[in-house]
Amino acid sequence: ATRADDYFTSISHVAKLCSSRARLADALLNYAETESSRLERLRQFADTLRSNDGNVSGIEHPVEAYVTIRQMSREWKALLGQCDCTETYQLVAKSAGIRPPAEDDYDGAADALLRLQDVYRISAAAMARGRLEVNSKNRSGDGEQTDSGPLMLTAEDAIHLATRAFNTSLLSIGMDWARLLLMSDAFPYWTTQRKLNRALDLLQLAAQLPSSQGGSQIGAFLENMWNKTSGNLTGAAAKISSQIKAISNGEKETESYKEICREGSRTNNHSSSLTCRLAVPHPFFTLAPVKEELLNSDPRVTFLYDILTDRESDRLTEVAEPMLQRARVGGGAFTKMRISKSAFLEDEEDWSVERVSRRLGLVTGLNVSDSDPLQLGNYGIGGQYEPHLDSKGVGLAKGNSRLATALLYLNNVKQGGGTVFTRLGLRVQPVKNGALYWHNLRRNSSDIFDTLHAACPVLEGSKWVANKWIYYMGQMASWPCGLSQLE
Ligand SMILES: O=C(O)CCC(=O)C(=O)O
Ligand SMILES: [Fe+2]
Repeated sequence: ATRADDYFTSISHVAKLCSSRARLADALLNYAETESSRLERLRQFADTLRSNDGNVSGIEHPVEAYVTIRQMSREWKALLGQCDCTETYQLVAKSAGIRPPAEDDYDGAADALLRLQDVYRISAAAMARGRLEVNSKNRSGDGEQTDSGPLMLTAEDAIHLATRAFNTSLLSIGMDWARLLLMSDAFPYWTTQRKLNRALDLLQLAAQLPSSQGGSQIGAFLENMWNKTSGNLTGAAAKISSQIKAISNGEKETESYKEICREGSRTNNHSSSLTCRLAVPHPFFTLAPVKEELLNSDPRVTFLYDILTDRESDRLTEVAEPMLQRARVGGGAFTKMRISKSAFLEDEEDWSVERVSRRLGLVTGLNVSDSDPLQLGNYGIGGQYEPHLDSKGVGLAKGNSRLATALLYLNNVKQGGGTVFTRLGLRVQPVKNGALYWHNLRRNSSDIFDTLHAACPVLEGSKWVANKWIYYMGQMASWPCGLSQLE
């Protein structure tokens, strides 16, 4: 082989090689230096991670959950980027079997906060302070919920939330975040000019929304807003407030489910016959009758207290936890309609599952061997399940139509997360060890559309449920066909 730059055909070049040793050494030392400062950064980063480990005390608060995800994705990405450590970090994390949160986790957490604002009418000023009071009054932009107190979120968060809001057509909520940026008591570490510039960027983003979603309204508003307020923050914030008011007056609430999540009542109290009773559906319950509360008489919806013991409900969540997978709707896609993880548990999986199935058989008087396995569910940040009929469940073979639903609550939820029946105006807050029970089908197997129901977004806390769906087929003995269309 021949090469032009060989050393051995000229002594002069060998000599050059000899005298380049020191330079080579310098280059190597230089590299080692850089590498060890990179490793030092990684080490520091590891210390940060360690000192924050296991700090899950506040995680049931959605704003804390958002901040944690932001820290573990955005901020650390920036930190690691400074030392060119990102690739190493990803590799090491992967070999340790951990997936660090990514940009889509960060966006998902923002969407959760926005959903909570939308459903429970929480202003940006309140949310940024971690205040989660449900507001049943009309959403308005004059910031009457503004309260003093420390902010849990940063100016960058406000921008992220506004941007996500505009991306998901939540115009007035996005405007509210843009306005918060301009408030004098928020983010004092930003200069007036910076605040104005960023707010302007955000409003320009909003102006790009289709006019059906109010984009053109923002465009016209922007035309004359900035020269009129000429850099005055308070003036600009006030202008945005009145604009939010104009927009939100025109926004119709399309889903009545949001309203019922805020204001629905536990019983349908226009019927005076609704009562509580101690029921003995089976001799098994003679000594400990079932405490049954009738919430609605047609269709019949009952609440059964203490249908489980703490030991059983805690055990069920423990067994299900490692099996949870993101829930789907329609057998395929993930959707915002259903934000939870779930797992089907067969009776053989654990004593607790078997026991609960058997007890539900006794309580309902139905044949539980013809049913779906127990479905455990845990909701995410702002986790919800939009209105649906259980009888129209996914992939149900004809014979497996779901006659009855027993929805078991495995824990108490701090705020939000009620189950609502949108056509009945009912809202039921989870009570640990209690269950909701209703039939989805008439005796002739037709759907009872009034059983349309939903899980409201969890505002604070974690929510664990278990569903037992008992099939229509297999109940010939205990629930025979009727002659009436209505029965
Ligand atoms: O979690 C809830 O409150 C309702 C759940 C539900 O309707 C379902 O999983 O089908
Ligand atoms: Fe359901």
